[in-house]
Amino acid sequence: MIEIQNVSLTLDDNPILHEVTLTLTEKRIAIVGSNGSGKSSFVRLLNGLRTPSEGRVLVDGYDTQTEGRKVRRRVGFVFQNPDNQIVFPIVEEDVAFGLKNLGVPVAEREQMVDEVLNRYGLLSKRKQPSHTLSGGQKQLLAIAGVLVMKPAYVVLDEPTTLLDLRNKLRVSQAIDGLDQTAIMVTHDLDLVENFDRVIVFDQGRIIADDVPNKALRRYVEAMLDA
Ligand SMILES: Nc1ncnc2c1ncn2[C@@H]1O[C@H](COP(=O)(O)OP(=O)(O)OP(=O)(O)O)[C@@H](O)[C@H]1O
Repeated sequence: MIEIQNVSLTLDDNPILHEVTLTLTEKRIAIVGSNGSGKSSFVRLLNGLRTPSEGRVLVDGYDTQTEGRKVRRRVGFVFQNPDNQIVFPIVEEDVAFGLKNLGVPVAEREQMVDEVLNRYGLLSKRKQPSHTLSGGQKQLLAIAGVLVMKPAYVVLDEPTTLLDLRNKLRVSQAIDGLDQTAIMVTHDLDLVENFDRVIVFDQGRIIADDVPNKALRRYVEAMLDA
């Protein structure tokens, strides 16, 4: 369970989030809202990439501010821009890195890397320099690198922005198939129709928090009023 308790966030004197309180327990949670409404800032709070200016964020009881390491082991984060995530020159090295750090033995590591690259259609790119992948392939590699670590929660910040329809469906199916809780920021509203919960942000506040059709209707209304 992730608990966001009365959280406000101010960056460079700009108020970004205002007294947000939420308990996240569902398996599929979408975060939607207009550009600049605070979605990325919000999800960065969930694994301690940012810490609140006021209030607390607890992941399975661990405070992101004081127990960052434990929190980051539990919460995998897929960045909007895969170039921020892919750090190793060769595709397979990038996926293997986290597993190596966890002390996974070589043979098992190789098998896990194979499996996850295969799942994302990247097996033929295994030995290829990461920077030579297409934008969409990089996005898939970034997702693969996080999922291979099997975190308890996966936060994805607009994971499908660069993807063609086939790969969008691939990512959507991968998210559907996850055992873990997935929290996804997206502008792709058709991806969230079968989610358990949709939270709508507007100007740093939550304006709807409901099942998809109701929350999305409220989102459209708010945008028409704006
Ligand atoms: N480091 C920072 N310093 C000051 N303001 C910031 C900083 N980072 C983000 N902001 C501001 O916070 C607001 C929310 O940004 P955020 O990236 O969370 O929005 P978003 O909802 O994810 O937008 P988008 O849909 O465009 O990705 C924006 O007005 C942005 O300019």
